[in-house]
Amino acid sequence: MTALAKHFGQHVALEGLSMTIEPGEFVALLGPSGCGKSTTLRLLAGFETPDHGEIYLGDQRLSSAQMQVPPEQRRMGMVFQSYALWPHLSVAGNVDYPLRVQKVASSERRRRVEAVLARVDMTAMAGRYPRELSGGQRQRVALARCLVSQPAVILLDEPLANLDRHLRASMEDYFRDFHRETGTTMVYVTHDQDEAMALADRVAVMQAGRLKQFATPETLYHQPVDVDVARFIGQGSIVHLTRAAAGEWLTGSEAQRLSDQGRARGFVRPQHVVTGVEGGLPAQVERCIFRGERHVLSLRLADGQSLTAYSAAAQPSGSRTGVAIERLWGLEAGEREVKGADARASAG
Ligand SMILES: Nc1ncnc2c1ncn2[C@@H]1O[C@H](COP(=O)(O)OP(=O)(O)OP(=O)(O)O)[C@@H](O)[C@H]1O
Repeated sequence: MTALAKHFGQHVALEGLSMTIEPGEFVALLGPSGCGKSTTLRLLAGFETPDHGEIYLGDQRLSSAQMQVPPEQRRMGMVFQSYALWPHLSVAGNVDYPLRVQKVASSERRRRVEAVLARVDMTAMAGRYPRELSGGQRQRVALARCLVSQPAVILLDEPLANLDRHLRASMEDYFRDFHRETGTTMVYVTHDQDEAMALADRVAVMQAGRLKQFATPETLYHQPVDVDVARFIGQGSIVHLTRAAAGEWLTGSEAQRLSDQGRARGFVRPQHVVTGVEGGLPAQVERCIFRGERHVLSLRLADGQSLTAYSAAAQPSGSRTGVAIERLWGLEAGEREVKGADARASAG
């Protein structure tokens, strides 16, 4: 895609979106509601026409402001959040439907339907109707119906959004294995960062119709381009630092930078906040939530700044603790990470 733009009246849904997806890649489009993810997918599928820009599949131009390859000729299959199955057709009938529309010979149809139902582990349920299936099973039928046309690219629009947490996790495994085994190019829309990070080779983080960063999950986590991406990918807090404290706990050029500027702000991940440090920055525990493998603490510093931390043990609300920050990520000097051996944030 190059320089894609789409407006709805005065509203800018997408602006200047350029992205190259490699064959066989699993790409997630991630961003808050309304950022333009579904519009991007609909442009790829051919359900929308761009105002500017072009879409190519390999060397073939699919779309521009002047020309459009119709959706059925794009070799792309789409899976929707709502499954969009025909209620009056059986599982096999739903999967067979696109082949009937394409007027494929019946023996060939039967062979292909059987093959894709086996592929999604639904052979035993071929005769059931959608109302007789669980959400996960319906989504597998929707995937089979998309696969039966042998698309070059599968587009998935929040396919797990209607499923409960447990089923989502098992369907995530299913999609990941499916991708590994088939090597199909997949473009997956979600607003769930955990899902995007768990599934995709690369994640495109979108905000307000623009692409903020397109990178591997590891790069997004460790080298976010700015604070918006940092906040969207994993938890964290921004703290303001002062010159008085900087000299004590930061070394080299970063300490110099803070000293020169007087104060700076940094982004801190919860796993880099240590509590119970003698002589550490005074903080009060505002909330302590048990999350199974750990407790998540909401801390309030003396000057009112808040900080999220993890703790193996419960710490009662209202209790006081000393805080040290092991690593922080500087946001105002080229957005570099600052590593302090035993860094302490100073309020004030
Ligand atoms: N047909 C349309 N007419 C007018 N505005 C539209 C239309 N389709 C989308 N929009 C607007 O364009 C923006 C982007 O919408 P889009 O559906 O792409 O967002 P999204 O990131 O997929 O959000 P969600 O996660 O809520 O589905 C939104 O502000 C939306 O209201």
